[in-house]
Amino acid sequence: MSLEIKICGLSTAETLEAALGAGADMVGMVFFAPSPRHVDLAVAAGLGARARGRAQIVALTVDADDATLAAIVDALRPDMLQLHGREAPARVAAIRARFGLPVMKALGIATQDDLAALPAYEAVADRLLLDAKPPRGAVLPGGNGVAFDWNLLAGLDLARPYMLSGGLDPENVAGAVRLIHPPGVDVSSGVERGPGIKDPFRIEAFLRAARGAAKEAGASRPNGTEPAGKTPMPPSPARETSPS
Ligand SMILES: O=C(O)c1ccccc1NCC(=O)[C@H](O)[C@H](O)COP(=O)(O)O
Repeated sequence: MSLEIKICGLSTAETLEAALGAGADMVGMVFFAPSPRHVDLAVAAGLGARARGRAQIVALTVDADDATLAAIVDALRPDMLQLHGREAPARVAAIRARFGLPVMKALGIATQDDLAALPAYEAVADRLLLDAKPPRGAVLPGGNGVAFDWNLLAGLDLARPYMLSGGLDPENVAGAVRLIHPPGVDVSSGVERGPGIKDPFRIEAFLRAARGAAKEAGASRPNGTEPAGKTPMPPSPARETSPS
């Protein structure tokens, strides 16, 4: 089975190279000042130049306004925007149209009821990132290293690809891949040795474990069958206006 792997919250050249060298499909940079993973525009531009063409570059924002998004897009030139706040479906659609970039919407999952929000977001986002909800009182809406019950996603049939996220690490990712065959997995704190400090060895171990499990799952899957979420993505729209 094919599996897309995203390493999120990269903020140094060394750890970015570890992710790229170990074959990450997507590398994420966080633009959220309260986060220990936050990168400023100058750092982001340097990391983006290093990553371009080697993996998809994802800019993660939280309820950002258009001016903030425009500055990030100009500096980083991302391949995708990850919206990790409380953006409503209409706002997701507006951002996608305005910036002409694919959008991945993060949604917090704790119970079966949370899956009810998925159709409205599937209609406007290119991808979904299904993450744990932040613990009560958490400062960050994501990157908290907590997992949700993956069984909630078993048999999930979405029109868009999704990434499983929340509390994954090199030790548990293979189990998650074997259990629900997600189209993608995403990790941040599980490959760190301290808040915001990525560990190159854990990044490599995560990619190895995830790829190994995906290979095994592919071998046990009947020919021609694919996990949920493999419907081709719609083309990204051309920019509506030139963002300023
Ligand atoms: O990682 C952050 O600091 C962050 C800050 C604000 C919003 C979202 C954030 N991270 C989102 C991610 O995509 C994480 O990779 C995802 O939540 C999983 O995190 P973890 O449980 O630490 O692997």
